Amino acid sequence: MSLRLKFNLVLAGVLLLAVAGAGLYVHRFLQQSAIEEVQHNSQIMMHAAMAIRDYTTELVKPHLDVTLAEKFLPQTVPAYAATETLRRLQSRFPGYEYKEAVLNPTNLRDRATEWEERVISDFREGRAGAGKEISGEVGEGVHRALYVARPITIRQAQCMACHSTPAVAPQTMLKVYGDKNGFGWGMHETVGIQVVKVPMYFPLEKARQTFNTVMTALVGSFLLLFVALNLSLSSLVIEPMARLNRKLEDLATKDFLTDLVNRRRFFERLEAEMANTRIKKGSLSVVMFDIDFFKRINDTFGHDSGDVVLKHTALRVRELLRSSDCAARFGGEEFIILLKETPLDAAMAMAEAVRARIAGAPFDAVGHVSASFGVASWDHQEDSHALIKRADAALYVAKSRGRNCVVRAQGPA
Ligand SMILES: Nc1nc2c(ncn2[C@@H]2O[C@H](COP(=O)(O)OP(=O)(O)OP(=O)(O)O)[C@@H](O)[C@H]2O)c(=O)[nH]1
Repeated sequence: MSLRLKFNLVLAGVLLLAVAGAGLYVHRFLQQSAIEEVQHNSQIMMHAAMAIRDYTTELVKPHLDVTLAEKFLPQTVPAYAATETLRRLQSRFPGYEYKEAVLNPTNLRDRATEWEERVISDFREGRAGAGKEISGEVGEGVHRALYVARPITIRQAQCMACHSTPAVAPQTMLKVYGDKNGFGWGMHETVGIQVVKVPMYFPLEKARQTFNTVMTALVGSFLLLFVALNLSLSSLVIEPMARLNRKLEDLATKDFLTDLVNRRRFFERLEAEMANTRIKKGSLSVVMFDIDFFKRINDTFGHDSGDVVLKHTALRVRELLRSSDCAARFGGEEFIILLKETPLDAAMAMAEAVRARIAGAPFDAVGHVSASFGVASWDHQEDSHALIKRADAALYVAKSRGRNCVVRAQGPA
């Protein structure tokens, strides 16, 4: 697995975890904030209703009670005042509701719905807990709302004037509402609930949109970070490492004077090509050569001039090679050439061409130089060392025959 792939896998894992963690936190936070906002609004509405009720009971009702014998004014009833006032609020804030839902109301518009009846029963039968109010969710989709319900329990004896029996109720009230509904209430009885409903859909929708915006920005930032880190990785780590690797590879495989491959890399190439040649049942040859009287060149013209001869010899060899061939400096003033898919005769011709190229033109500062050659073709049985040994032996023969010539190696023993 490449370094970049490993880095990207770790980075992607970390960023995904970060997005998931941040997403979870932001989602919870926004949902919680939206619900707290709704709860806060519901409490404001409930307290507004209580304030209107108290105001009506304490400051309005006593003034109008004196007219009760002549005319019943529903505005003096706290429940009526609170319901009517908050209904005006509702026209400006759709979805916000306030109702005083009663099992047996005087005004039939206050009759409890099925759901409200269940909540009232919960209070009457003690299932709503010991608290003064309960809250929860009701409805779905755009109608999803938070409700807060408080029990309406008869605590003041004056309530009984209108709700015990028609006989004791004000006549003027009976004229308005009749004598069928709103009677038979008992002291300390829970007869209904005050219920506030505040829409949840819009605050939650707003939270969802905020969540989407935050997450888009977060994912976008992480993508930018991902790209920036990848670019930095290339320029700060991968490319310098690749350069270093190439340098190390060169140090391990190249001869720096001639720019040819070294002995170690030559053997690697030779072993690989032998394996290929065996599969293809083809041919492969090596040409080994050594510069003649090189010591004399060094001694006469200096070591640096000797180096120049080595370099220029390598250049002349290169000019004659195919890209698939491989020339190496085998050591000192000794060179070797690997010729793929080349039988012995063709290798002999190649060696002759190289010999002629070296001997054919004088070298700078030192004049004419020659080399002696040994050529061997692989027999598919011997190993690389045996093949080279045969080429070396042929080279030795070339030296003994007077140098500047090419000798064909003996077949393997
Ligand atoms: N300038 C230079 N000389 C080198 C280098 N490596 C080896 N030599 C020299 O090459 C010479 C090889 O000498 P010999 O082995 O006696 O061979 P020769 O003089 O070429 O004689 P024959 O091979 O018999 O023709 C020695 O003087 C080494 O010091 C090198 O990298 N640069």
